[in-house]
Amino acid sequence: MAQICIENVRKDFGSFTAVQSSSFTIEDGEFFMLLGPSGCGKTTTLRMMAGLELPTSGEIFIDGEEVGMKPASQRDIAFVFQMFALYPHMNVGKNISYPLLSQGMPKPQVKRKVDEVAQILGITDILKKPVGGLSGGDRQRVALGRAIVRDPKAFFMDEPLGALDAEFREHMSEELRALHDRMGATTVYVTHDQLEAMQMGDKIVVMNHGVVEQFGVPQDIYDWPATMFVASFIGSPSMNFLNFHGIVGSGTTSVALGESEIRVPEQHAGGRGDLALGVRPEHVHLDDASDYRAEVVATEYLGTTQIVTLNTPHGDIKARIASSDRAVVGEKTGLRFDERTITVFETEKGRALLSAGNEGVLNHG
Ligand SMILES: Nc1ncnc2c1ncn2[C@@H]1O[C@H](COP(=O)(O)OP(=O)(O)OP(=O)(O)O)[C@@H](O)[C@H]1O
Repeated sequence: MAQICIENVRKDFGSFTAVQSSSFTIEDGEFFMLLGPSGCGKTTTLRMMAGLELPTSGEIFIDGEEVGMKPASQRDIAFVFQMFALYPHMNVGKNISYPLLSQGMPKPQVKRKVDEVAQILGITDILKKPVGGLSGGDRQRVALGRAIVRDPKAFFMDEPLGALDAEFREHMSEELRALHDRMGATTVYVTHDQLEAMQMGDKIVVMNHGVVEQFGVPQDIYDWPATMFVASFIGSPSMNFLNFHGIVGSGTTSVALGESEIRVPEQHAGGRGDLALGVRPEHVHLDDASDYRAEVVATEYLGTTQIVTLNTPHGDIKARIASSDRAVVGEKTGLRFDERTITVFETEKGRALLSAGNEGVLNHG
């Protein structure tokens, strides 16, 4: 088990900066997600933690020891790659035992370890099988077995489920999470899939263009995004932005959108210029008592809920409402927003203004 601490870590490839001054801490035993779009620097960050890439500057601590310049072999971690590379000429048991045998562990001890790991993963009955004919899930289990068998301090996984189809992916992600909960080993997991990150992670780091945009527990990130990028990247449909030009004073509890006053959490930092009210689709309600008017332009039936696209004077937004609620394309309606859940953003910087709602979350890091 291990605590991993990243301090001001940067990685340049020639003149290109892949990771800029990243800082965050992964606590002992956490399932930690590195999340972001393709090319944002998450794999590079993971590879630096693992010792497969040296940071250009900054420090990496594993259990308090600075390891930034140490090679992977001296960091006591296990890396599970995207396309689980197994030794094709060895059977399942040999694939799992290989790391121990190559360390010189005596054979009876190796057998005990392999049996134990096979039992944890539910693959005892395939230990003698060649890896060639295995299903994707079993290959994944064997790859995990090979990582687990060494009892490393931490597991690093780079999109381990990326090659699996959607249904199977969900099954494996549940299995991985359950395995983590049984073993309690620190796990760092790279994904571009926000849903996967929200479902599996104890904590998430959201990266974009080599920059850590936010890190924290999934619900804090979902409810109180630090930036418009995070607000858009997390959640489906993503957070709505009602764009307006104006002034938001410190201490204010409402914002003028045209003729309407929209209540917001008490603002603790003023802002002016191009601003946006960020509101999640499930916090938008069709309510004729409201004087903030919109037109229904589309509805999408999703079973218990429906997604309603609304044209407002401040841009198109989406509401998630019950399927049984009335929404008719072409009709006008009033809109009400859950005031306690709104974030005001400065559009140019793309950053959230501090408020009574988000201050606790955004001030911690
Ligand atoms: N060895 C390298 N030399 C030059 N550029 C690199 C190298 N490795 C990564 N990069 C660049 O650094 C940026 C970040 O890459 P990285 O693989 O960390 O992104 P990522 O977020 O993991 O994306 P993906 O999911 O597509 O792998 C990319 O623009 C990539 O092209």
